Amino acid sequence: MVDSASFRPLALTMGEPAGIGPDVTLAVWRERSERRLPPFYVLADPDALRRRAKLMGIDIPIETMSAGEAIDAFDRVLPVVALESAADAAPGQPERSAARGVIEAIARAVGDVRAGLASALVTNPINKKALFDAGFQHPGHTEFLGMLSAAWSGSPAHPVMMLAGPGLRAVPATIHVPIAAVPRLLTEEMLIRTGRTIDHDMRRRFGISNPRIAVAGLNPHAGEGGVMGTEDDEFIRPAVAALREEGINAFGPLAPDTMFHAEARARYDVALCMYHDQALIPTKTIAFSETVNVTLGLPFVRTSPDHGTAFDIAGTGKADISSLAAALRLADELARHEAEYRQREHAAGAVS
Ligand SMILES: NC(=O)c1ccc[n+]([C@@H]2O[C@H](COP(=O)([O-])OP(=O)(O)OC[C@H]3O[C@@H](n4cnc5c(N)ncnc54)[C@H](O)[C@@H]3O)[C@@H](O)[C@H]2O)c1
Ligand SMILES: N[C@H](C(=O)O)[C@H](O)COP(=O)(O)O
Repeated sequence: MVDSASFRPLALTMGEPAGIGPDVTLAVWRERSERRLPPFYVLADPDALRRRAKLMGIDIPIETMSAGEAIDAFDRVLPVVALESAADAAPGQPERSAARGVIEAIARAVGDVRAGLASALVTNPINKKALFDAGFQHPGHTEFLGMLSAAWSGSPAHPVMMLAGPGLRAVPATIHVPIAAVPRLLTEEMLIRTGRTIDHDMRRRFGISNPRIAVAGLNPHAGEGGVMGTEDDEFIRPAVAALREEGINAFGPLAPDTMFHAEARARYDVALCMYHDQALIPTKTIAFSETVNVTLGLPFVRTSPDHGTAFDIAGTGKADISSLAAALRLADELARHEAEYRQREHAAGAVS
């Protein structure tokens, strides 16, 4: 079978230039062979990357080119597709002037995937506060990508964040919102929609034929029959029942404190959690250096390392590149599954 994903590179955004995005990008290219990385190009300010390499004392050949030239150049040089806006900053010191370039990189990378120039999108971390201060209206990539993909497909998107690491995949149903808003934002309908998206993407992109989805409760002991909170019985349990009626292998609500130990994790493929930290504390605790942030529910594949901008170590060479390496490998794998799925769909359509 012809795999169209093999002939295209991944589009990697540089992220916040004051953070460790530039550091891990340079270092991961240097280790491309040892880590068996798929070809990628970086959407970045090439001068900013050169300055960071010099500061870190590493000699990396950086060449500016078009996305179409990247795949042949990748073995020889780090291919950079230059941004129109400058996006530079000293390590640990975010500049408002860089925000335009940071946002341009994400939007252009999505455009490249849409145009068939890249097989998938991999993002380096952004600093939410720095972008907010410059007028950016989205709490993170996930929500911004949902907006961009709605413009792409013409229908509203429901992007779903998933942290995927060895030993645990977990989805926060609510994402970047204050904890006080969580009970109000959780509804039976949104949990059903989230469960459907998980089931769909696990089958189509992860190749898991009957994904087991463990649904967490919101309250201690999942409410313990209503004596510790009523949300678990009011809308989480009915959402699980509705998903099961559709043939989706969801179960719960489970007591959140006992669903992440090793034996419990062996009983499911994905944990559907109720809020950001319920999902991200266990994933990042179990495997901070290898966990990948994946966005489900988009018409394209997007991954990211699980760490943030790490201003405290930017420019020092101390940043661990394992999570970015894992994000590049996973994006390539998911894009191949997606391409194969589309080919099968196309072939079935041609036969029927
Ligand atoms: N994908 C993203 O865009 C993304 C993800 C997470 C956080 N963030 C943003 O990053 C900023 C900082 O967030 P934070 O401080 O909570 O988390 P962080 O991951 O940036 O840092 C937490 C701690 O882990 C260390 N660390 C992080 N990555 C490391 C690496 N690769 N190697 C070694 N040590 C590493 C840091 O030095 C720091 O001590 C925030 O603005 C947040 O919004 C962005
Ligand atoms: N919530 C994520 C985390 O803490 O790892 C992170 O902020 C990234 O979110 P986006 O992928 O939406 O930028």
